[in-house]
Amino acid sequence: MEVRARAPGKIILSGEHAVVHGTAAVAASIDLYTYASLRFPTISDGDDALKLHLKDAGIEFSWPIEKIKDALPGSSSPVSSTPKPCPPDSLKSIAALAEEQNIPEAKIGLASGLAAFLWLYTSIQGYKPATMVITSELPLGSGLGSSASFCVSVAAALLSLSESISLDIGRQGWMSPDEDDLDLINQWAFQGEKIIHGKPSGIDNTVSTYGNVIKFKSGNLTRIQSQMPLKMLVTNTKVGRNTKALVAGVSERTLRHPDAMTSVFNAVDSISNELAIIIQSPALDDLSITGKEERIEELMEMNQGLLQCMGVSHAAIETVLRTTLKYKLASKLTGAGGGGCVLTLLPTLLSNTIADKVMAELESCGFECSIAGTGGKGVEICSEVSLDS
Ligand SMILES: Nc1ncnc2c1ncn2[C@@H]1O[C@H](COP(=O)(O)OP(=O)(O)OP(=O)(O)O)[C@@H](O)[C@H]1O
Ligand SMILES: C[C@@](O)(CCO)CC(=O)[O-]
Ligand SMILES: [Mg+2]
Repeated sequence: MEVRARAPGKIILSGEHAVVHGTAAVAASIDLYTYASLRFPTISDGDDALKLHLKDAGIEFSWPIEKIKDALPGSSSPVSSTPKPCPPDSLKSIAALAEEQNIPEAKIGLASGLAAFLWLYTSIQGYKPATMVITSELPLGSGLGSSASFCVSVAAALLSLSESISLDIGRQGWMSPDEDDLDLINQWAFQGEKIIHGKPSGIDNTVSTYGNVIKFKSGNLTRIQSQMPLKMLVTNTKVGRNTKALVAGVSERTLRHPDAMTSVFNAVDSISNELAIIIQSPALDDLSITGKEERIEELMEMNQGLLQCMGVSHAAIETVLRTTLKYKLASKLTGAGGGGCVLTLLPTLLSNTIADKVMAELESCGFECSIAGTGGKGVEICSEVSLDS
């Protein structure tokens, strides 16, 4: 028997970084997914290893189960039903298990993903041999929530083949887990995100788990019923960066300038609250949609200015802002910044000719443009009964 899970990436419409410090943020899922498939070997396979195959990177990692038992003697079987953080000692052992896989230098960023996988696997499945295969449509480390969708899809696949979630094996196709199962997946994914990010707010794993458009503040989720199309151009500057380091940088700036940064965070809180109200308020005609879009554009520009105050913009992001402004379009970075992706609102009445022109100009700078489908479903699970199971 094999189970597959898929979890979406996300865009943050307002409030990244400030949300780590307790203010409100608004995010939407996007129609790009990470897929995780899990399979236990049959006795005839005679396999006694845990394998993780990262298909896009073209790398397969393998750990003998005995080695995992030695390194993490605390992981019991039957396993924990309550999500728990990885203690520092276990994290050291896990980091050593990841390091000995000799990850190529150019892909060393994967080490934290491997560590999150090992913690989730041993916590949820204990010491069973298995193979997990991962594929992702998301660019890694670009602000579209690749780490969260990785953790959510891995947690969902692992929980589906545990006692914790009862999977409807007879059903065909993708299924949305029920609310309690979503809560459990989300809590485990958050533990994985902590290993990758250091101090995540939880917004990325939450929007990846529940989908749609959400407002998130201090760990609490409010679902938003969007009453307007949000057509967002996503420009990937292709400048690599790492969310953990950027989040730590903002925290250090906050320690140096606590009063100023508190004012910045409060301003972001107001922006996110106003944005959530605009998105939810009914739009009766084109005129009122245009009015709402103009207010959203202004809020996006204000949020971008505050992200610059936090020190998370980048020369490539500024190039995108300048380019889109030439066409009177508003943009802001999305996710952790420092490179990665930038959002530009494409208003409903914008002509296709202008949209094509701005994309062509951005691509001539070496950036990659795409239009995101926003606010779709969250994590889904699909079971397949194979003949040899
Ligand atoms: N498909 C994947 N396979 C293995 N590891 C992954 C995968 N996707 C993400 N990761 C892990 O997450 C890291 C990237 O996470 P990071 O939080 O820095 O960026 P992001 O999640 O894409 O952006 P943001 O957090 O700003 O939305 C990778 O370096 C890797 O360790
Ligand atoms: C930068 C940040 O606010 C969003 C990353 O997508 C970090 C977090 O909230 O965990
Ligand atoms: Mg991330």
